[in-house]
Amino acid sequence: MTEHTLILLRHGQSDWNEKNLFTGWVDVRLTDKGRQEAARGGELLAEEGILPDVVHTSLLTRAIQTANLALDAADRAWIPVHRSWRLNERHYGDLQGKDKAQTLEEYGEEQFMLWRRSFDVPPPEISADNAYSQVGDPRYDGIDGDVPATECLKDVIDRFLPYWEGPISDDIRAGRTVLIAAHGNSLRALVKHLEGISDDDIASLNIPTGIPLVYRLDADLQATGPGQYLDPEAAAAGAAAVASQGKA
Ligand SMILES: O=C(O)[C@@H](CO)OP(=O)(O)O
Repeated sequence: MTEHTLILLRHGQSDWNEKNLFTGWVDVRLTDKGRQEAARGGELLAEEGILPDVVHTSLLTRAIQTANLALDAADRAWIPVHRSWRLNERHYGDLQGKDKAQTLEEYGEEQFMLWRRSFDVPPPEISADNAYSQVGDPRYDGIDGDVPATECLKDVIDRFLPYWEGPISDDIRAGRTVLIAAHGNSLRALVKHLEGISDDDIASLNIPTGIPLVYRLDADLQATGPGQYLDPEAAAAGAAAVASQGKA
């Protein structure tokens, strides 16, 4: 009944993950640990014989670096690549660049978790003259509409799904194994869609860095079961670490 294989990969640890800062669309790079995680992700794919034929990434360097390192480790650096802003991390609005622990202390746990994990409560908007705004960044010249000033998960689903239903689904239907290299919250948006997770339950789903998450899809591109991490133990530890960010 399985017709297709889909691989999701969150980028490895970034500089701002390490520093515990809200990141969103700010274009930070991988740490040494993040580069190792990305390469290990590619080794896991090679070990399992799950080899992508095409890769789709966001426009953010940390996802691009992760895809390159993982594909190199799997000896697939040569496959075609497509990039879209629609796979970007959720825009974190005025929280971009702010310390997670300080934000938790300042606003309290309820507000902090609403901003981090609620389905439809966006953080306050970032102003265009904020150093961490993306207004004027040439990579977004071609995007449909304005560069966001903030996004909630629902907004991410709304901009991600057209790309899922378009270019990615086209590749899958053409018989290609697709690798999507993206971000914690943009992948939460896709997992919510693939697994039919409710608006409430998605709050407790966290995606670890650098561990491939594999879906088997039927002919209608419906998941035949929950996604499987290629290293489940490391994935559980990684997801727990993401969940507790700011609280350490
Ligand atoms: O800062 C961010 O952009 C994201 C992912 O790193 O953080 P969070 O897990 O808090 O949504």
